[in-house]
Amino acid sequence: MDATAALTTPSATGAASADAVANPKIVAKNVNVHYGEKHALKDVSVDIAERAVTAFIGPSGCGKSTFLRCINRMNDTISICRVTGRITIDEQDIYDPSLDVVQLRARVGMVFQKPNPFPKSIYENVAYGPRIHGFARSKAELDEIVEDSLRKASLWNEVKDRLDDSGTGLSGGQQQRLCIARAIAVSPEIILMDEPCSALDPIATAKIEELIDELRQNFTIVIVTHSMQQAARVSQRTAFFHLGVLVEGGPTERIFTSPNDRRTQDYITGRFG
Ligand SMILES: Nc1ncnc2c1ncn2[C@@H]1O[C@H](COP(=O)(O)OP(=O)(O)OP(=O)(O)O)[C@@H](O)[C@H]1O
Repeated sequence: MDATAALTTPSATGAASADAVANPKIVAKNVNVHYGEKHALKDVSVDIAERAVTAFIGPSGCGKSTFLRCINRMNDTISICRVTGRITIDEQDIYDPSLDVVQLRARVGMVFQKPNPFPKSIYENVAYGPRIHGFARSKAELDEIVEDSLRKASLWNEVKDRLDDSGTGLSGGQQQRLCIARAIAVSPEIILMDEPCSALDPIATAKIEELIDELRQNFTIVIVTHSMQQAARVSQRTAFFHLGVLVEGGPTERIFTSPNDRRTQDYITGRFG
């Protein structure tokens, strides 16, 4: 798959319409989200490429996190939230009433702004998901999943001698990598990251960015970020949101060097946001 293929093109209405992407992992069509009376996301259509990093950027309150949460149905947990439209993963409608949401959330992992390890040991943080999903038939298999997940999250070498220590005793950056290991442990296909570095210092941020770059070999990653520099560093594709509308999306390099829409231009040049 060409990870830099165009994501969206602007239409006459000012909202964007999705360009087809060869073998997209996620396809959203005319997604609208209301929180009570508030129309937070307006007719968002987009294809998200497999095994690439897609960044969602835009000013505060434009709907980036709302759209991210649509992809694993986290918005279901907000009683006043209503989602319409269609989102498919591998052509399967994830809002189909027969779909098992627990299974969906195993396929679509999530990493949040603030590292949120369980108040349990490092080992247990990673072992919990595979255990409840019945992924391991023995302690040895579970040990293997834990080690493999910690290695993929670039944390193994730092914690292998203290797996029984509490996860909450790690540094912020290590905690965030532990949360990434926890997400990886249930073999997701997609990892959603909602501003995963906003609570971290520049060194811990650089480590997570490096990790994201490695993870894209095996996972489809969608990241919400306030940092345009971060979007430029880690993503192959970028989507720009403004006032609930997906204004424009495409290869990251093009979005940052020659955006099609004036609003994108104004945002990336710092005129608002
Ligand atoms: N649980 C909620 N209840 C009511 N309104 C909400 C809720 N979550 C988000 N909103 C509203 O929906 C709109 C989009 O919010 P969202 O958090 O998706 O934006 P965002 O682009 O991720 O913002 P930020 O960059 O500040 O995190 C905002 O107007 C926000 O106030």
